[in-house]
Amino acid sequence: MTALLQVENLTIRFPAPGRGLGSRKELTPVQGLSLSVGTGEILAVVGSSGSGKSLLAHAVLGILPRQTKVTGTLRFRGEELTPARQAAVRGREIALVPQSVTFLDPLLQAGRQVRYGVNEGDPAAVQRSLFRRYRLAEAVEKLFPFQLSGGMARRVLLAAATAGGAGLVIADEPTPGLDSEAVREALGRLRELADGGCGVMLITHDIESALTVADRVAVLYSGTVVETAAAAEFAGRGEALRHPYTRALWRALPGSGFTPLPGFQPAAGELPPGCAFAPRCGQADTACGQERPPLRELRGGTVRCVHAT
Ligand SMILES: Nc1ncnc2c1ncn2[C@@H]1O[C@H](COP(=O)(O)OP(=O)(O)OP(=O)(O)O)[C@@H](O)[C@H]1O
Ligand code: NI
Repeated sequence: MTALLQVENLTIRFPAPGRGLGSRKELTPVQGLSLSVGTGEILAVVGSSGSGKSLLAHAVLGILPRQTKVTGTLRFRGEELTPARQAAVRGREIALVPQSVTFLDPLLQAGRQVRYGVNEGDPAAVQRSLFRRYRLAEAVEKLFPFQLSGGMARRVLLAAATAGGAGLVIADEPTPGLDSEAVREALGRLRELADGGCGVMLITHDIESALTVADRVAVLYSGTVVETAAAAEFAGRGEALRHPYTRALWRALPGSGFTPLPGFQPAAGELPPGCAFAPRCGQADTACGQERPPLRELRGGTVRCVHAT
């Protein structure tokens, strides 16, 4: 079966700014990133700040800054996502729920932001039904973004993104600022979209909430996927998980041990030569410090670690 979205070997580089201005080098914050999203599935993309989650989303949508160098292959419904194709599907077949509420047009009332996205049916009727679904009072229609609470603004963003009937929804941190009831509701809405045949890429820091709705999880570390696993494999002490980092993430959660992982993810310009996780890994040996492990398939998932079995 062809995946709805296929990302193969995605690499994103930012050229060094200017010439002769200090010693800043080219940065490669995403390297060799591969994953896929199927029809009707929620793929959670997790990883700490700076691991490349938003860059991945922006690469799929084709909204990276102009000077960015992107290599690798992106396919949507089996067809390569060229810049022209991206422009054609963006906001229609592929929708973004942006990370920041500043993506709302400050000069446009909430109702109109949502109506703009409607491709089929009566825009006002679709907008009202989306407002009801997201428990936004009718009066919110007339409010401008600066008049919305953070939680309301996020619900307006979700409504606007899903108004067009997209086949793939990319939600970049859709839940911060929401209370737990609203988080459940927002994630439940993504689940409904997936159950209706939509593919969803749910980018988040909140693994615990993501696991309540996701089918699979892709774990990013320093700009690449180190593991993809079924959500159900996040259980017990993480015995079914493949990568030491995924296991450490899982064990750091309050419900599964609360064991913190010491150290930091290396920054994009300071990656060690071998496995990026090796400096923090209990299983690392000299080979891990020399060569970057390839991403390989293992037990129905993927892993980037030579020790995984
Ligand atoms: N335009 C840019 N120029 C140079 N570096 C950039 C640019 N945009 C992003 N980066 C760097 O790329 C890395 C990954 O950024 P990205 O926004 O994808 O992280 P993230 O995983 O989404 O983090 P967060 O969880 O904080 O949103 C970061 O180190 C960031 O500083
Ligand atoms: Ni981000």
